[in-house]
Amino acid sequence: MITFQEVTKQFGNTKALDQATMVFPLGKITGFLGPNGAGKSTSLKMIAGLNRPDTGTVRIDGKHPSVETKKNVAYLPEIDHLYPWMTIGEAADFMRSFYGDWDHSKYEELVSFLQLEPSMSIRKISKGMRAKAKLLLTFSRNAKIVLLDEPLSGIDILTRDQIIQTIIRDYRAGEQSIIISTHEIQEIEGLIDEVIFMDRGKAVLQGDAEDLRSERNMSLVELMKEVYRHGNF
Ligand SMILES: Nc1ncnc2c1ncn2[C@@H]1O[C@H](COP(=O)(O)OP(=O)(O)OP(=O)(O)O)[C@@H](O)[C@H]1O
Repeated sequence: MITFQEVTKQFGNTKALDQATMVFPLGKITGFLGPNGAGKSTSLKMIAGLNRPDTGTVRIDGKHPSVETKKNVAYLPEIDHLYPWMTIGEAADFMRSFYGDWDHSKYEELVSFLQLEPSMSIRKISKGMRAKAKLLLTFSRNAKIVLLDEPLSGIDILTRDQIIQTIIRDYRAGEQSIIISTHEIQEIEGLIDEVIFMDRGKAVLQGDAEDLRSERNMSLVELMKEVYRHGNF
């Protein structure tokens, strides 16, 4: 599992994480929810080994995030990180040279599933296609931990559906962990096993999605509205 124990991270006067304590179980799909600025991206970057806590600890299967743990983590950032001068095929070759878990046959299957072409220039494709290209490069690795930061943000409904199908297509429950950060839960409610609600740098509610639904007798969408409307849980 991935654990955050009283993790604080400050940027200037802003506490992006404020004594955050939470557990992401391994082998499950976790919905990582919260409004803008709640600290979701900062947390995912920590798991990916791209930033460090000021205080507190993050552990991945008991280990500090490091070059070693990075090998098992595929991270899809919220920002557009693809090099615009490359084609999709060139970006894939670039990734392939970096990651030992690159699965080229999976890449070829996903290119066609997502209706992309390796010859497409990243500069020229639409925002939705770029979102799909990011997903393609993330899921062409056989990584044990997959971090998806706002994979559906600003994407039209048909493309959202393709993205969701891609997420679940090759998911290996029990072996692979997927963490999906989002402001909205509606589209992913059906996928997620576990949920963590973030607010102002803290995990304010977490648990098994099914247990939370039955305990509170409401959908996660309704629960999310309650959490952020009243600030009580
Ligand atoms: N590198 C940085 N420099 C300065 N402030 C930062 C930096 N990274 C994050 N922050 C601030 O920390 C807070 C938490 O940001 P973070 O991106 O983790 O939130 P988030 O939940 O992912 O929000 P969003 O849904 O808008 O992406 C925000 O107030 C943000 O402005």
